Amino acid sequence: MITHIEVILAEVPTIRAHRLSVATMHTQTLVLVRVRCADGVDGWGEATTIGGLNYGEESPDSIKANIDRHIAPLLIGMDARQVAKAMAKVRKVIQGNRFAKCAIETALLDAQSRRLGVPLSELLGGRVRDALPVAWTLASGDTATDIAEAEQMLELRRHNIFKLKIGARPVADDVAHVLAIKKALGDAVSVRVDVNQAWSELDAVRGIAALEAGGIDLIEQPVRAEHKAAMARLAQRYAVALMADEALHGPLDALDFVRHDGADVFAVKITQSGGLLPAAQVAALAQLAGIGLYGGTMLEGGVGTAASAQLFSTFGELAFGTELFGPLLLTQEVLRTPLVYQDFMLHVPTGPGLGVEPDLDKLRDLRRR
Ligand SMILES: O=C(O)C[C@H]1C=CC(=O)O1
Ligand SMILES: [Mn+2]
Repeated sequence: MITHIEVILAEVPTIRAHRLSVATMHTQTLVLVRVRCADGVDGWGEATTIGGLNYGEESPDSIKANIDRHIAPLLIGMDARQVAKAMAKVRKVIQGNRFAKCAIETALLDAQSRRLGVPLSELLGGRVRDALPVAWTLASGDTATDIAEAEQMLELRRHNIFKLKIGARPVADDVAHVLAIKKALGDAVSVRVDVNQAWSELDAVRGIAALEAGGIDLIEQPVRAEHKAAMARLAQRYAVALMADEALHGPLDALDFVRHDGADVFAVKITQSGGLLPAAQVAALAQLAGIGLYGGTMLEGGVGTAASAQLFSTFGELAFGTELFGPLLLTQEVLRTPLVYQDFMLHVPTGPGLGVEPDLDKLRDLRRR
């Protein structure tokens, strides 16, 4: 039986300013959910977002308030082993709130897979890979700093895929910044960009042509999420891969993209999709339609990153790798044993459930009061 649901907000400074077109991050607010059950098993989930309300329509504060006040009371007293039944109740009664739903579903699945003694991936169809390629985001705002950071990552053998955050400056300035980095890093390294919706369709026509000619591998969400027709026109016009991110809020959006040939690649995010199982449906639609897959992040800490890794390990096709570097952007580790990043890959935890243990003492110190 589900007895308690607790939401913890933990403020963790980032290792450097992380500049997106919609926000500059100096700290990340981790949103962690702990579900406690009468049989003594605990489950953990994460609903971390980016930039308060700058990026999405749920904030850390709204997620906590809505779980405490509206979602937890629906679940307390229910059978913790019947995860699908519990989530069906939440999905029927609660509108929206995809991040909150994701954290609750993750925690219930974590607890249930611990009970069964298997990694969470095995409840999601089973893993087909034990390690995932991991991109790093260069977002210091300065070209020389970004090049030095990338060279350090290559040297450490931690990342050889780099995503650059652009869109805040004029298109020509951003293009010059990206192509300078591409030129410095060379052909063995994959360089991609994320515009975070900042461009008009006309900006995008100019920007994408220049980036494609300069050897950039992937262009993420160049135009506003609502402008799906523009995104489809751009995807059909250019050979370089165009990826949907903010426009993808779960299986129904994925279906719409499939129907309209609206993107070449999907950034699958468990929170944006509304949970692990809806995210699996997004991936299934992509694979059926021949759309490429990329494992996305909302810069979660170790819990959400492990949950995402458990799901992405089940994807047969993962042509563009992942960006599950969230814990590496933070100055504090919230797991008792950190995730393993080695030889350009994140190793998918092998223990039961998520395969990670939150450090309760650390969380007590970092917790927002
Ligand atoms: O993709 C986004 O829009 C959000 C996020 C993921 C990596 C990163 O640096 O920012
Ligand atoms: Mn993005």
